[in-house]
Parts: sequence; structure tokens; C-alpha cells
Amino acid sequence: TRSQRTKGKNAWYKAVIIITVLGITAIVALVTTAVLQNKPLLQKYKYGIVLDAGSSHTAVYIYEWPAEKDNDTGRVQQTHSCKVQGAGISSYSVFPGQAGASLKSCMKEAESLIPLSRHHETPLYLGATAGMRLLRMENQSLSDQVLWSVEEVLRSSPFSYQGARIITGQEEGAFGWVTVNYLSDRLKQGSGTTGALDLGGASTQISFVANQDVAEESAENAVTFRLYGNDYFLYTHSFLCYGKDQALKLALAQQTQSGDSSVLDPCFHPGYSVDRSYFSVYSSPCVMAGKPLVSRDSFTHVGAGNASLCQEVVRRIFNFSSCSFSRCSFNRVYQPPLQGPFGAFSAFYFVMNFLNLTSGSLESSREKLERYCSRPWTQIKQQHPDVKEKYLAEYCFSGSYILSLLTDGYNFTSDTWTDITFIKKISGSDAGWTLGYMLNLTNMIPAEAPDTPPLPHVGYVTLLFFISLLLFFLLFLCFRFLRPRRNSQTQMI
Ligand SMILES: Nc1ccn([C@@H]2O[C@H](COP(=O)(O)OP(=O)(O)OP(=O)(O)O)[C@@H](O)[C@H]2O)c(=O)n1
Ligand SMILES: [Ca+2]
Repeated sequence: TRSQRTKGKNAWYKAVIIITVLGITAIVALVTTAVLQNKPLLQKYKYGIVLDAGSSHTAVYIYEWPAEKDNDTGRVQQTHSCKVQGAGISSYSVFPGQAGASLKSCMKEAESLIPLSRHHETPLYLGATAGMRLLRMENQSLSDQVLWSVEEVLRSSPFSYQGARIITGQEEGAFGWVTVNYLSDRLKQGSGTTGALDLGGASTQISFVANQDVAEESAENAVTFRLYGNDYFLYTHSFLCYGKDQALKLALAQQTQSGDSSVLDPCFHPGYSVDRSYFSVYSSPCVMAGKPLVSRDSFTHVGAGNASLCQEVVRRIFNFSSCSFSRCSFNRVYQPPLQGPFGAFSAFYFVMNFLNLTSGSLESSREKLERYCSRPWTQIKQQHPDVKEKYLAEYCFSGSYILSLLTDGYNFTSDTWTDITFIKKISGSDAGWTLGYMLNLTNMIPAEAPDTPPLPHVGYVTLLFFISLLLFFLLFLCFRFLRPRRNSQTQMI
């Protein structure tokens, strides 16, 4: 009976070892499967191209996103941008047929960057902004010819051409807002959003979430979006002619009304002196005031370098005289109370970054600008030999214009000034309307929140591991309690 007992014990030990080994193998296999199952496969990408045909230049943006996750927020990003040589497409009004040719080298670059197999399914859009809006106002036939010319070139590319059009100021403002909030991952979370401030050469846009009254008070400034299951009521406005190049023309037109042979301009550095033609100032449809009735064709533009006087000059290009709404920004345009924070991009960034004014209080920005504007033109040129003279000469004006637009125009104060962040890129993608425009046209932001599994992946694997461990332990306990009873019975016999 003793050998019987030892035999039984040995068999029992063998069973325990086999069960332990099998149990551990099963747990390891289970967890490995759970981990591997969700491991991303070799990443494949899809692509989209948007051409931003601005008033001062055209840029080609290439976006990419993981092929199997079309609807996932934050997944679309800019992989490349190409700056088209020369001025914006609206400047080809003299030879409209040549507008398309200017895009060719950037389009070739896009062909070489996007994998061949994806070319035919890559959507391609062109959106033109304020420069083309102004050309259309002046001469619709010329603006049509420019669009046909770019269309011809884009159609002949291997990509899936989706159209070239002049987008509205409302779209430009609203999609800039979508871009900024998509890139900062604020949409899916449903948390607070960021307003968007865009300054171009010919127009400027302001967009922020306001309450639903906007639609009642001024329907043309209201845009609603339903994104990831959240409703957003946006206020947006685009001021045509208030981009920084057109604003400079407005300011110069104000100062040349007397028709004098020279103008002492506080917005340019002391020692700056350039001959300008009256035509170059008054040729834009933005300049309402007529060209003064003088026989001379040009005037001498002389700098006086005084930022506070410049702000007074600039303030005169806004009309604050009347408002038929509860409140206005300027030019009789409705604007609800500001709701921050704000991201200010494109020329807001270029200019403020150049002037080192991207941080600090409104007062310190004013002081710094005052010092910068008063510096002699020769000194400024010496300090920045590689900046184009045309750009360099205008930074004092542009800085003063931006301060005046944001404070006198949009009503930012010393307190709310710090709500504004001057930005160029967010997570590697340029801030601007193009990304939002593409996301919208490709339906890449769903109206409803996508269904997500109740547990995150790590939680799921951990839970699975502990449940298997528990089962294994229970099995082990069963064996342990079964054995002694059978043994004692044998002993009694
Ligand atoms: N490094 C740079 C790049 C551009 N600019 C100027 O910034 C202004 C606006 O540029 P941008 O935002 O590119 O305007 P566009 O998109 O061309 O114009 P719009 O949006 O009005 O059509 C232009 O006067 C341009 O000359 C600048 O000062 N410094
Ligand atoms: Ca622009």
C-alpha cells in the first residue's frame, strides 16, 4: 500500500507539473495573441494636395494620413510644401494664359514625392483667395481666364483633379479655424477651442466660437459645424482689402490725397526715400478715394519713423463711425465679444516673428516697435543684408498695422493681448485654411463621434492576463482539495 501511495503521489505531481506548464503556456499564448493582434501593420499612407493661390504667392501643400484610418482625428498631417516661384496667380492678369505654367515645377515635385501607385487616387484642389476676388471685381473675364489656365495644368497632372475655384472669405475664415483646432486635437475632445486670426496680403480673417445669437444678429457671419458629435457655432468674418499689402495702399492713398510731390510717412524708417507712381497706389479696387487731380505721375515717399504717429495714420483706414448691430469691429461689421484663446498665423506670424514681438505684453510690444521704427533705414539695411528690401522697408508699417488691427479693429486689450499666440505651424503642419478645406471636402471629419472599444488596448490585455491567472489558480485549488480526500479513503481501507 505504501508503494501504491507513492505511485499515486508521483502521478499527482506529474499532473500538477503538466497542468502548470500547460497553464503558463496558455497564458503566454493568450497575451501574445492579444498584443500582436493590435500591432499596426506596415504603415501605408494616402495623400491629398491643396494649392493655396494667395494674393502674394501660391503654395502647394501635400498631406498624408494612414491608409486604414481615414476618419481618425489628428492623423492627417502636412508632409511637404512647395512655394511657387513668382507672384500670386492674380498677377498674371496681363498674360492670363501663363498663370498655369508657373505651377508646373511644384506639381512635378509633388509627383516625385507621392508614390506612383497612389497618384490616381490623390485628390487635388486649388483654392484662390483675396487676390483673385479683387481681380474678379475688376474684370471677371480676366479672372476666368486665369482659372482656366491653372485648371488646364492641374487636369494634365496624374492626380485626381477636383476643381479650382475662388473660395469665399467665409470659407477661408472657417476652414482656418478647423485647421487650427484639428491640429491641436481640440475637436475630438470636445473641450474648448481656439479662435483663428489669418492675415494675408489682400484680406484678413477672424473666426472664433461665439454663442448662437450670431446667426440671429448677422447671418452672414455665422457658420455651424457638427464635428465628432459636437456642435460649434462660429463667428467668422473676412475683411477684403485689409490684408497687409492692400492696407498699405489704403494708408498711402490717405496720405497722398493732397497730391503733393512728397509724403512724409511715419510708418517708414528715417532716411527712407523712394519714388512711387500714383498708379501703383491707386490701381487697386480697394482704394476708394480717387487719385488726386494732379499732373505729376509720382511722389517721393519719405520715412519719418514714428510708430505712434503711424498708428494714427493706420487707424484712419478703418471706419468706426457707425454700427447697426449691438457691437461692431469696424466698417459696420458685426463682431460679438471676443472669446479666447486665439492663434494668429500667416503674415501675423511673419511680421511679429521678424520684429521679435511674438511674446510679451501689448505695452512692451508698442515700446519695442517705437524703437524699431525710429531706427535709420541705412542701419536696418546693414543689419539685414539678406532680407529683400521691399519686405524690410515695410515691417515698421506692418507691425503698426497689426497692433492697430488687433486693438482698434478687433478690440483686443492689454488684458486679452496675451490670449493671442503667434504661430506658424502646429505639430509640423502649417496653420491656414488649406487643411480644413481638404478635410471638409473629403469628409474626413465625421459629424458623429466614432464608436470606440470600451477599454483601451493596454487595459484589455491586462484584464485578459489577470482573468487567465485567476482561472489557472482556481484550477490549481481544485486539484489541491481533491487529492487529500482520495488519499485518506485509501488509507482507511
Ligand atoms: N516671410 C514672409 C512671407 C510673406 N510675407 C508677406 O506676408 C504677406 C501675406 O502673405 P500670405 O499670408 O502668404 O498672403 P497671401 O496668402 O498671398 O494673401 P491672401 O491670403 O490675402 O490671398 C504678404 O504681404 C507677403 O509679402 C512676409 O512679410 N514675410
Ligand atoms: Ca492667405
